[in-house]
Amino acid sequence: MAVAERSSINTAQSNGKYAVELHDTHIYYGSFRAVKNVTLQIERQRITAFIGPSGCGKSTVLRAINRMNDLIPGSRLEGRILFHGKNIYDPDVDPVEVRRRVGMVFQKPNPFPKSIYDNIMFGPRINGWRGTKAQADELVERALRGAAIWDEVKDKLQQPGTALSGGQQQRLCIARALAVQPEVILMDEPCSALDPISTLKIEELMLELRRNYTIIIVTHNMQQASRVSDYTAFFLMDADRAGQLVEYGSTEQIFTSPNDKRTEDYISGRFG
Ligand SMILES: Nc1ncnc2c1ncn2[C@@H]1O[C@H](COP(=O)(O)OP(=O)(O)OP(=O)(O)O)[C@@H](O)[C@H]1O
Repeated sequence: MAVAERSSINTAQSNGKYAVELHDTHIYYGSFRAVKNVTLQIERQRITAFIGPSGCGKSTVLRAINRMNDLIPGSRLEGRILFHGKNIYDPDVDPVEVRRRVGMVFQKPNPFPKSIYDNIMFGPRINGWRGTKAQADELVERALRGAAIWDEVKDKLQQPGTALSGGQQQRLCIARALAVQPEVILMDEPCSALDPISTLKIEELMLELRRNYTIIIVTHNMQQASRVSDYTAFFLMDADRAGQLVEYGSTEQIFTSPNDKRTEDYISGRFG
């Protein structure tokens, strides 16, 4: 993207192995502590799944990683979330830049009421993109190819994104996220509104995207977590209703030999 960015996040300072690190993170909505004491290192170019019963804070933690919680009045974070070694909650960090570099895909596909083409160009344009029509065409094609939807839409780029099927809309939203060249993609239950075939397509796409991006996915679907993720973080609500991280490890270890009895009970469907 032809945008010169003055950034307080110095890419040169990255800790090679990890894309994002949470340290002693507590997240509040007003006086309610929704998440407590989360320390977690997310490996680069891997898929990490957040699992756990409803209300245990998975989405809250996910949204904290690109400062989306800032948009919720009364929300507040203690602790540090490092991206390239920089705490993204430091006062000199621009949350808009964080959200560009750490993109997000939501539960319900939410294309803008615009053409497919303009859905893709929306992010680059608000980030100050300047280029020729040919360069824009190229950017749109690259993003749509990256989200494995180019062949299905290449002849109808001027049609509304909302006219696509649910699964196609979700891939369009992934393409829209890719258009601003993020490093990390957060996915909050991206398949929960989709049929099994569309779900499989998104899962295949995630495995493709892993080559170039770090993906963090919240999912209620245990099979999905075990199919696509490299690492799994299991969250659970404590007696004070704050969500906490119970166990984190390779997906294989979490699913076959969890260290904590509560993880085992959840994985085997004994609660939640
Ligand atoms: N905008 C908000 N304002 C106030 N409280 C909130 C808000 N969003 C979430 N919470 C509360 O924070 C806690 C964690 O919610 P969160 O949505 O992060 O959990 P979750 O594990 O993602 O749940 P689910 O699996 O049902 O989506 C819950 O008690 C919830 O009620």
